[in-house]
Amino acid sequence: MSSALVRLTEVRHGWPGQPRDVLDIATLELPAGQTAFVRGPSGCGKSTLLALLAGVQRARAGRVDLLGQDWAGLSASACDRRRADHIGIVFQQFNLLPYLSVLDNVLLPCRLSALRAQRAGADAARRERAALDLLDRVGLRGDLVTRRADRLSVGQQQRVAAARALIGAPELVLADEPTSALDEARRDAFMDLLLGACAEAGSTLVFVSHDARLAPRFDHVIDLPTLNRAPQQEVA
Ligand SMILES: Nc1ncnc2c1ncn2[C@@H]1O[C@H](COP(=O)(O)OP(=O)(O)OP(=O)(O)O)[C@@H](O)[C@H]1O
Repeated sequence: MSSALVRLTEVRHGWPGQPRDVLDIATLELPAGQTAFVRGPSGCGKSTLLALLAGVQRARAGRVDLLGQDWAGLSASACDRRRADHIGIVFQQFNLLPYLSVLDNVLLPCRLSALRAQRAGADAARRERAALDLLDRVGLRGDLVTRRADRLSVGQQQRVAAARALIGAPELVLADEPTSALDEARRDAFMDLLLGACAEAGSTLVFVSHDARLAPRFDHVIDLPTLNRAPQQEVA
C-alpha cells in the first residue's frame, strides 16, 4: 500500500486583506507516486492550495505535511532547502532566470540542492546530459539550449520550466496551468513527458488546469469547490 506523500489536515487559509478564508479543507491525502488533477473556477483557491503544498504560504490553521513533516515547524531557510530538495514547481509565470541560458535554468535545482544534484547525475557532465535529455523530450534542442531564457517564446519557456521541475526526480511536482500557452500537439507531447517522467521517478504530481480534457489522464480528480468548505467568492 502506498503511503501519503502529502497530507492536509483541518487546513484553513486566507490572504492578508481578505475578509474570509479562501480555503477550509478537512482532509486531503495524496499517495506517493500518484497524479492529481485539481479543477475549479477562477478564484476558487487552486494556486493558493499549491502555495500551501510548496510551503510558500503558511496555513493559518491546521497541518500541511510533506513526507510526514508539517511545514509549520520549519524556519524560512529550512523551508527553502526542503522545497529545493523535494519539490519541482512549474509556475504560471514560469519564473525562469532571464539572463541564464535554457540549460543553466534547467540545472538550477542541482545548484540549490545537493540531493537533486546527486539524483540527476554523479558529476557535472552527467547532470548536463540529464538536463539535455529532458530538454530534448520537451522538444528543445540544438542552439535553443544555449540561448538566454528570455529569448524564447512563451510556450518554449513553459517547456523549459517543466524540464527544470523534473530534473533530479523530486518527490512532488506541482504544476499550475503549465499548458496554457501550448497548442494541441505540443500540449499532448508535454503531458506525455510530464506524466511519463513523474511515473519513471515515482513523483507525485499535483496539476492545476482549466483544461478539462486533460483530467482523464490523472489518477485522481480533485474538484476544489467540493473539497473546500470555505464560502466561494463571487468572481466577476
Ligand atoms: N497574493 C495574494 N494576495 C491576496 N489575495 C490573493 C493572493 N493570491 C490569491 N489571492 C486571492 O485568493 C483567492 C484565490 O486565488 P487563487 O489564485 O488561489 O485562485 P485560482 O483558483 O488559482 O484562480 P485562477 O484559476 O484564476 O488562477 C482569490 O480571491 C484571490 O484574489
